[in-house]
Amino acid sequence: METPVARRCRTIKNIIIVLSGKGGVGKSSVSTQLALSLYRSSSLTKVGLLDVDLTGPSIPRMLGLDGQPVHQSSDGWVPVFADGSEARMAAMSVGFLLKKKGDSVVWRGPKKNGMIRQFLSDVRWGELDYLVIDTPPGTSDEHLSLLEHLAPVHSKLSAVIVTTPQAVALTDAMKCLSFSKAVNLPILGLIENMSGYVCPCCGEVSNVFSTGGGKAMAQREQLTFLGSLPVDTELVSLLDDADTTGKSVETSEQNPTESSSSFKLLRLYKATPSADLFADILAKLLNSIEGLAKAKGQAS
Ligand SMILES: Nc1ncnc2c1ncn2[C@@H]1O[C@H](COP(=O)(O)OP(=O)(O)OP(=O)(O)O)[C@@H](O)[C@H]1O
Ligand code: SF4
Repeated sequence: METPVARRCRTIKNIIIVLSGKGGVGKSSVSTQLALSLYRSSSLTKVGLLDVDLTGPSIPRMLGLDGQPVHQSSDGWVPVFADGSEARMAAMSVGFLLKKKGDSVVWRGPKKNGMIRQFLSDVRWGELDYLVIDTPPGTSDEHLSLLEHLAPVHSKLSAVIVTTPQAVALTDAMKCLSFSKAVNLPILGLIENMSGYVCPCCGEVSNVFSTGGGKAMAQREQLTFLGSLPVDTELVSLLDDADTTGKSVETSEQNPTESSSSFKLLRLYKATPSADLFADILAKLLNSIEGLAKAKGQAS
């Protein structure tokens, strides 16, 4: 019999799980950028962004949606739409359900498991081309719950690994890789975040710390290297600023596919150095998705 999760996922084409071995390497910001870039890739693309980092939800803040309410309808929870009435970019996070910003979630495994099941079965995701799932660092209960609930739609799943170039992060990224192999989760590729530094004055990228560790790991492990993202001060102030949606962007380029009042974050994001770099990452990622679909087609 079809599970409630499988029923809800019928209308979702691809589910991309974003993993990182270590905390703080930029997994949530990469998940946000991935969702924004997919949204921007065409005026028809529908994207969902699900935050299952239950104890440290940062997606509402990064999307500038802190404090937005989630409504209950007869058909389940209505996600928060980052693009307002256009309704092509849905987001869901425990952060939307907390009474006060800064409230903490102190839950044991079974409660976390129940919440993840509800996110997958009770949220009215509707038709989605991509559901991007931001996970906590490491490979924890949340990852196992996710995979257990998504088992009936395993063929729609794939993952992206985010690391920083430092040796300690790479060692932890290797753990993600062995986890993915153990649970038969295809990896679309690896992203090296905080690789070099973008000068806020001239945009020049300098290698303040080590770089290239992610690329070397990808080559060694025969993974697709999706690209590197430098430390970008414009991006950090954009993603960390809860008032993003209130900022004035009246001078930015007008795109008829975007709602003028409700999706200011997207226009602000477009102007960061990371957005251009992410466009290359997205192209490679879409290529990996296509390659995976072909491989599955040949296998069946
Ligand atoms: N390329 C980047 N340039 C500048 N700042 C970045 C970059 N990537 C991430 N950050 C910043 O680093 C901080 C941590 O990023 P983020 O929350 O995405 O990491 P994380 O891996 O999801 O952390 P955790 O899962 O441990 O909560 C945030 O303040 C974020 O804005
Ligand atoms: S990268 Fe260029 S603008 Fe930036 S600090 Fe160096 S010299 Fe100055």
